[in-house]
Amino acid sequence: MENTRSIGILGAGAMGTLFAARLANVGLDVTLVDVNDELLQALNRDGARCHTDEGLLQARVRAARAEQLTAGPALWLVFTKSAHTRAALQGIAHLIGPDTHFLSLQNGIGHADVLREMVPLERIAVGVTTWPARVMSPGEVSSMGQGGIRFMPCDGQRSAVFDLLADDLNRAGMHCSIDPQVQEAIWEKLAFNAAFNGVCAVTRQTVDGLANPQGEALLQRVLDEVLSVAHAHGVAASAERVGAAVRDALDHHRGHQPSMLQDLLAGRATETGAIHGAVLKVADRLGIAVPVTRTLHALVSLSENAGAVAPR
Ligand SMILES: NC(=O)C1=CN([C@@H]2O[C@H](COP(=O)(O)OP(=O)(O)OC[C@H]3O[C@@H](n4cnc5c(N)ncnc54)[C@H](OP(=O)(O)O)[C@@H]3O)[C@@H](O)[C@H]2O)C=CC1
Ligand SMILES: CC(C)(CO)C(=O)C(=O)O
Repeated sequence: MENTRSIGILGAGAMGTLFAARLANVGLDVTLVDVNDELLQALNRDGARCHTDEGLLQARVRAARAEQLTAGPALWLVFTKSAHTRAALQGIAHLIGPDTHFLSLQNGIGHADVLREMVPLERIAVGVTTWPARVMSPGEVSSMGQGGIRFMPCDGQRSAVFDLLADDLNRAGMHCSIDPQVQEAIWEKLAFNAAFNGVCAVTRQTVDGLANPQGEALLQRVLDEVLSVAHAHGVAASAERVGAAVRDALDHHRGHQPSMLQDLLAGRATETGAIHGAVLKVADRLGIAVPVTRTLHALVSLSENAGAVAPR
């Protein structure tokens, strides 16, 4: 009965393809929207392909440019990079009706503000995911290991639409919970990304390249700043949990270039606006000094400008 449920995915890169493969594999009717024609062709021809610890998941999906669609699902997952969210939403404006809902699991904060330009708060949910994904070829991703998803509707109220989505994600084996404390998880991931992504992007180091006293001291300065902003903002983000995640990354993410470094090297817009920039906005409003985060934001933005990166 549930296998005719439909879902849209905005952005068919690493995460979009992972979620498409897993959700289509349990019977959902998945539509992906992207701007890359080679990718769209591959998805329509071969389906969404995702290499997992259990083997290859491959499932039929529909993929199109926004302007090719005349009708769309009533529920969308947002998986563009944050600099592209507004343009992507404007692209599907003609598909958004009075019942259209959105979930953003993007890194950083501030996504609900962008979504609110298109739909009211009660139809928006935000959260985090620890599922990893990496593009291998168009429409083919690798997602090894396990992950989880935590999200909460932005108005703080449970709703049938988002409850059913959580059920679908759990049927797809993605370990999803609806979590009233999700802001803690969001700010903990924000601190982690502000530190690793910023320092690695500026220094051109992989994650394990920071496993030395200088690198770890710099990471700690950023973590302390972001956590102090979170606490002043009323979010009880845990220094212990972030510290453990950082230690694990330093010890195990050998050779990994955080996405911000990958984006810079490829001449793409980074997510420094939704990560460092968003921390600065809250810090400035609350009068908290965050000099290292501010400097990282300036340095990453200057590097982006050097590569003439423009948001689309
Ligand atoms: N990858 C990971 O392991 C994780 C990523 N995240 C977060 O998830 C989000 C998505 O990340 P990821 O999947 O890695 O990113 P990708 O860059 O792999 O995918 C984003 C896709 O969106 C496309 N896109 C750009 N502009 C538009 C538009 N206007 N309309 C529709 N599609 C568009 C991009 O095309 P093009 O490439 O041509 O620009 C690309 O195919 C980010 O916020 C990231 O931080 C969270 C957890 C883990
Ligand atoms: C992989 C990780 C966790 C950074 O180490 C990340 O979030 C990113 O690359 O953006």
